[in-house]
Amino acid sequence: MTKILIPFYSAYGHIHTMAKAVAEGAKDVEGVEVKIVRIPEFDEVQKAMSGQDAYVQAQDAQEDLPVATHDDLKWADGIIWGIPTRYGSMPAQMKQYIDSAGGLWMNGDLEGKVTSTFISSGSIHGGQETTAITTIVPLLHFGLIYVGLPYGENPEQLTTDGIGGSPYAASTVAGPDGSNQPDERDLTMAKRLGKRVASVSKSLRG
Ligand SMILES: Cc1cc2nc3c(=O)[nH]c(=O)nc-3n(C[C@H](O)[C@H](O)[C@H](O)COP(=O)(O)O)c2cc1C
Repeated sequence: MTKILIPFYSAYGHIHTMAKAVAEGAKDVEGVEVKIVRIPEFDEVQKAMSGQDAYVQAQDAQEDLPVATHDDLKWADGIIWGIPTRYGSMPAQMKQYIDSAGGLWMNGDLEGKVTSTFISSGSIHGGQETTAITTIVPLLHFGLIYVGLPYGENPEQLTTDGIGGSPYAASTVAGPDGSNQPDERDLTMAKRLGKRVASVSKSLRG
């Protein structure tokens, strides 16, 4: 079996929804096993947000998912990271997980595995692309092989509509107040990303 891991952090659920679409696409490839894992919330953020219904509902919806471990990263042949934008780059919750995996970096445990990202931001120009691009930097330090989202397979990107999708990552626009849900086109591109990473992982695994 080719093993695909989807570690995600999601405060309000948009990235969680995208994670399910990515998983669906990966499962379209024969002989692929998919595991979705969540990056845990910081206690202080949980406390600060506990009065927000949208946040509480989104957290409740993911509480049964397993928490991401370092063994999950070792287990996977392909890793697709789900990341909501924070000030144009990844959230500290995700960075903490990545930083805490320094032992895997030292051992070269992730070298040669396949990787990609899917992103969410509040606004169209709020940093979707910078979040994907800046995340590529630590992923390359691990020796991961980054797979993008090419125009040829994703013509939906060629639009002036306020949706996600770029050559760097699948993505979605949550809206300034978080009230948008991922557009059908965002979910379609997320599925294709999952399928692409799974196919490349399977080929490289041999
Ligand atoms: C502290 C903080 C910083 C944020 N920074 C940005 C930003 O730089 N650009 C942007 O477009 N959205 C920003 N947002 C909005 C989030 O990206 C948005 O809530 C998220 O993509 C929704 O995904 P989720 O529902 O999976 O959490 C920020 C939100 C928070 C809480």
